[in-house]
Amino acid sequence: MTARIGVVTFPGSLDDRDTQRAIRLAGAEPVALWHKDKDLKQVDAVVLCGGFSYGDYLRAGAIARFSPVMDTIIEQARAGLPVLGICNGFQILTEAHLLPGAMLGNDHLHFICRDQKLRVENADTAWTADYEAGQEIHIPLKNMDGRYVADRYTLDQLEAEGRVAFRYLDFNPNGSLNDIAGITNEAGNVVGLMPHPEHAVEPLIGTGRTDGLPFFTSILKKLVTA
Ligand SMILES: NC(=O)CC[C@H](N)C(=O)O
Repeated sequence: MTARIGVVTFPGSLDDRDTQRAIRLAGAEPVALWHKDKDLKQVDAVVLCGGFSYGDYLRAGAIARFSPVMDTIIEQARAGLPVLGICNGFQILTEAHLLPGAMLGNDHLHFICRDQKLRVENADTAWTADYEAGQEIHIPLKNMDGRYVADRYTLDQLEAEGRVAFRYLDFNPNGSLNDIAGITNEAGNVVGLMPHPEHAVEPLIGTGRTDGLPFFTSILKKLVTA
């Protein structure tokens, strides 16, 4: 049976279509979920995609975190449902306390849009198993509120437990502590990152790199072998 991966659309989401396309390219079936849905339509995994949910009012992700769909996602993620948060999705995951820390405005106070070099630090999560630990990849980055912060205790814990999943290489684009670009929860089913893997899945688009595709093939393999 084809694995079903939900993609949530909030008012202000931008990258739901691209994310659905990446899921389809990897060989899974994308399932559209609406922010008012309480029911997740029996999906096997969920992606919270990029954008400006609820206009980024108050703080990016702070309102989306209280939407009906998130009530169910929070409950199921705690029970093991694989969830990937990309950019605004990462912001929502920290606001929902599914991942620790917070996303603040970029230190230079500007929107940034660039191809970003990253190092894969943890290739043991549900979403990163098709990478090699230490692999260097390029993925587009585009955001205003990308500065990852956490208290010293949390940072030390993330580092000690190998839960920094991705780190910015060569250039820290936003002032994120420890050059953190993405993290995972303890169980490895919830992953969030600022750069956009769904924009790097086709050789004919952008820089021609497909460095983002392993996110979607990783989860597919995990689901079909589960
Ligand atoms: N591409 C994104 O998801 C970025 C939007 C995001 N809300 C921001 O920080 O600007």
